[in-house]
Amino acid sequence: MSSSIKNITKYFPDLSEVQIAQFEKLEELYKFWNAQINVVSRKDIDELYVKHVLHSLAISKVVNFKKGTKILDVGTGGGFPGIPLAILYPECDFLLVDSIGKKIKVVNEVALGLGLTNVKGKHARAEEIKDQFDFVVTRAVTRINNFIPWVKGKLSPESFNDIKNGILFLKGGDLAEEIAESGKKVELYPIPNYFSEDFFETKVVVYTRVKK
Ligand SMILES: C[S@@+](CC[C@H](N)C(=O)[O-])C[C@H]1O[C@@H](n2cnc3c(N)ncnc32)[C@H](O)[C@@H]1O
Repeated sequence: MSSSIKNITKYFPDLSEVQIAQFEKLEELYKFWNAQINVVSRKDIDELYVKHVLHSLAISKVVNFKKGTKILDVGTGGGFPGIPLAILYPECDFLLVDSIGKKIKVVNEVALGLGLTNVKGKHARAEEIKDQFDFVVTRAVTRINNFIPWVKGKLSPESFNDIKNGILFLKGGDLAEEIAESGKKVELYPIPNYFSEDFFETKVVVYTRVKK
């Protein structure tokens, strides 16, 4: 499978020149930083646009964040899904947290290298964050059941987007047991409905609301 900026522009034809330049520069920045601090597996770095960027952007097919939306990315690692979403939504504010400080160094260097002013990387555990957000996004961090207590109380009760404020998980595999264990009402958005790449065969965006 080829992984290039074309995978992004194919599915997001309305990007501005600035956004296209930022998505193009991502590869150079991640190759540079990944050689020093491993945030993307060596195998995956050549497939950055499909496996990491396009995958992260699947969230935008579930909710098209309106101007001023505040988003928390928990366990962002080197910045996924937060950095690709921050490029797509320059008028939204993103806080990207990870419990490993050197990963946050990569996040902040990549954001600086791209000239993104709507992203802040913070070395913290999710549980320590005190602010409120409209949405929490997360990929490959922990089971739904473990995750929800970390962000309880961090979702603002007032919604102004097309869906109510909540958590968007990027997940793969068979989720039946994990969803049953969480006891939550969830909605599933299969990523192959949006992008035809083979890689997304089993991936979904899981959306759930968390009451106070
Ligand atoms: C497998 S990595 C995924 C990174 C990124 N989301 C991605 O998909 O490339 C999981 C990350 O979650 C972070 N993490 C785990 N528990 C956390 C917590 N309670 N608060 C913040 N970060 C956490 C880890 O440090 C690690 O960087």
